[in-house]
Amino acid sequence: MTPALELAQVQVGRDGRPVLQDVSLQAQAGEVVGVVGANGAGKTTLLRAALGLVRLDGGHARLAGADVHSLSELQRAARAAYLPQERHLGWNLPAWRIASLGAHHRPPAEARARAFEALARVGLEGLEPRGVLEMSGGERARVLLARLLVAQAPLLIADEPAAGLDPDAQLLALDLLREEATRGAAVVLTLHDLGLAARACDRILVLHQGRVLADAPPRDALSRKALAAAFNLDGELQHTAAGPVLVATRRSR
Ligand SMILES: Nc1ncnc2c1ncn2[C@@H]1O[C@H](COP(=O)(O)OP(=O)(O)OP(=O)(O)O)[C@@H](O)[C@H]1O
Repeated sequence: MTPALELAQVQVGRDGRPVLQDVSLQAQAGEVVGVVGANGAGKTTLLRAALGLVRLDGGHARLAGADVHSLSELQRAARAAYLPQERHLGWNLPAWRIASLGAHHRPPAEARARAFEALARVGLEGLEPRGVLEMSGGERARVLLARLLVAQAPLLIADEPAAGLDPDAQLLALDLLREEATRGAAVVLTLHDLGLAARACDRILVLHQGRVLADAPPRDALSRKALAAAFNLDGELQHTAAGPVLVATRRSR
């Protein structure tokens, strides 16, 4: 089956410095793939490369088999919905209007209905008319998560979908992304919480200084060795009845 996303031997440089080197990644319909790594490892750059938002110095990025750089912005938006890391919103528009932007390609009544439905899924029922600048940071993050869901795209790319959310909402966000995978989407997300990543993902790609250190199911990808090399941590994932938990201390450098 053609993957929803395929990166093949991607190279990206910034200011003459390599930021991604020989990075390959595939995401199929139905899969949740996590991308983890230390600050500056290249996670956001990888997501942006997948969306055609950064120039590649080598390799290929394909959305549903088509080279991303051969697609118009609208064609890309039809293939992939994107939750960027920055939760910046400039205008105090009602939450439902912001969420409905995910379905900009649908008739207005449908986009509005999808927005109300998605806002209910993220726990914001009753807040649909509220201006987004009159919301808490976590509520705004939920509105943007709703905008991602509203798209009903074949590929969802979410940069830190759990950032700014309380513990219950973090688990809710990951459950919702899993529901999207179950309906047939491919989901690619970044997470700093490795316990959450192990819980939420079918496969985890560990980036270290722009290179792929591991690409495997969570238990294998987040081995003691990978935790030490990529995160400078001495520890392991422990598998509890409530899910995987990271138990680790910092290593001396
Ligand atoms: N516009 C830019 N110009 C120059 N360097 C950049 C630019 N954007 C990112 N970088 C550099 O590229 C590297 C990777 O950045 P990226 O944002 O992909 O990391 P990340 O893994 O998402 O980090 P974080 O966990 O901190 O969000 C970093 O060293 C960063 O400083």
